[in-house]
Order: sequence, then structure tokens, then C-alpha cells
Amino acid sequence: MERRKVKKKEKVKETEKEKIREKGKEEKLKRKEVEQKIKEKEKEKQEKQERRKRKEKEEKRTKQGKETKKEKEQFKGQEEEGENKDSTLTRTPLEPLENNKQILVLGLDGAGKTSVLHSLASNRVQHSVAPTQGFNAVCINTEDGQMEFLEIGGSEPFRSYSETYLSKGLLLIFVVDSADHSRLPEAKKYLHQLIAANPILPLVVFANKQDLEAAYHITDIHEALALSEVGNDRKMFLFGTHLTKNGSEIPSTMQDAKDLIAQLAADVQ
Ligand SMILES: Nc1nc2c(ncn2[C@@H]2O[C@H](COP(=O)(O)OP(=O)(O)OP(=O)(O)O)[C@@H](O)[C@H]2O)c(=O)[nH]1
Ligand SMILES: [Mg+2]
Repeated sequence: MERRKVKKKEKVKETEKEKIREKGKEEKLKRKEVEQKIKEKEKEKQEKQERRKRKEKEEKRTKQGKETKKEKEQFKGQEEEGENKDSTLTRTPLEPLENNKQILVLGLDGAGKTSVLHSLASNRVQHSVAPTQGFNAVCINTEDGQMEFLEIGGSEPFRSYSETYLSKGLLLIFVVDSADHSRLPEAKKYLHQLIAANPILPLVVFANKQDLEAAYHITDIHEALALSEVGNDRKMFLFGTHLTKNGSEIPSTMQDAKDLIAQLAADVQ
């Protein structure tokens, strides 16, 4: 009787042990499954990260490509100016200098912007021999320091850059070919677009090429460009200018204009 009881007890123990072993196996399996799932998730996460990195790299490359193209276009302009030996004082800035606000020199192509700028820089008449392909930056020394001028080529593709620079400009110099009657309406339209984009920027207009027989007098230029509509809140000046023989001293009106620009720039800064 006793022995049967002991045997029964042992059997129960054995069954319990087996159950525990089974349970252990099940838990081991479950653990493995969980571990497997964690591994899979980590793999997925890594793949996602790699995909993101690849995408970021690609975007960076595309952006750099675009910028390089833009820079190349600008530098192409600079090189062409250089080839024409007109670039001793020129640079091609991608951004305005941080502490030096720029004096913008704008106007239609062929108006004489580069010629005026280089002549103002050297005080000698210096005719430009090639259109500006992009930007042309010129530093001019004055008694009180330096003025940084930025010409933007007047050809159609470059004009669109002007508005970006207007907000950072110190003054606006607008050069117009006084003898090019047929393009005066276009010049007027461009000028009024520019001044509409910045309502306070002081304006200096150069009615250039006054030496040409066909040139309009400054009073006619005033009318043709509708300068009376420029507004009372803005300082506005109009000079009749001309550049004749290369190497000769700049005319007194150009010198006066230079002094006034230096004064205006000092007042605004
Ligand atoms: N007769 C005469 N010709 C001038 C005068 N100023 C400039 N020119 C000539 O006009 C032409 C165009 O001059 P640029 O200085 O290149 O004109 P720009 O406004 O810089 O033109 P883009 O760079 O194309 O916007 C050149 O052949 C100059 O020699 C001037 O006062 N009188
Ligand atoms: Mg030019």
C-alpha cells in the first residue's frame, strides 16, 4: 500500500517535471521568435536609415550641381570681361559683402553701365568692349573709404536677378542710353519695376551718351522715364553724362555724380 503511494507520488513528480521541461522548451521557442522579430525590425530600421542617407546624398549632389552651374555661368561672364582686359577692379560676387552694402548699377544692355563704372573707378574714360554676362562688381576708393558697386548685366536673362539684390542695395544707379529713343519705353518699364520693388532706395539716373547727336536732353529723359512718378519719399537725382575718348579725364558732371554718390552712400549707411 505504502509502496503504491510512493510510486504514485514519484509518477506525479515525473509528470510535473515533464510539464516544466515542456514549458521551458515553449518559452525558449517564444524567446527565439521574439529575438527573431527584434532582429528583423532592426534590419528594417537600418535599411530605412540607409535609404534616407542615400536620398539626402543624392539631393545634396543635385543642389551642388545646380549651384556649380550657376557659378560657372557667373564666372564665365567674369572670364569674358577678363579677356577684354576690363577686369582689374572687377569680381564676381555670389553674395554681397557682409558689411559693405552695395550700390546697384542697373539699366538696359548697352546703356554704358560698365564703361561708366570703370571710368568712375579710374577717373579716366574707359569704354567697355563687351556686354556684362552676369555680374560685375567694382570697388571704388573715396576719401572716406570704399564703395562697392554691383552691375547686373542688362540683357534679358540677367535682369531677373536685379530684384533679389534690391533689398540689400544702398543706392540705385540707373544708366540709360539717351540716344536710343526706341528703347526708352523699355528702359522706363524696367526702372519702374525696380523702384516698385524697393520704395525708399535713393535713385541716381545717368542720362548717358550725351555726346551723341541724337541724344535726348535730360529734360526729355526725365519725361521719357516718367521720373516725376518716382515718388516724394525717395531721393532722386538726374545727371547728363558722356564718355568720349578712351584715357581722357572724366567730364566734370561724372566727377560731380561720383561725389554725390559717395555722399548719399555715407548718409544711408
Ligand atoms: N558715344 C558713347 N558711347 C558710350 C558711352 N558710354 C558707353 N558707350 C559705349 O556703349 C557700348 C556699351 O557700353 P557698356 O558699358 O558695355 O554697356 P552696359 O550697360 O554695361 O551693357 P551690358 O553689360 O550689356 O548691360 C560700348 O560700346 C561703349 O563704348 C558714352 O557716353 N558715349
Ligand atoms: Mg556691362
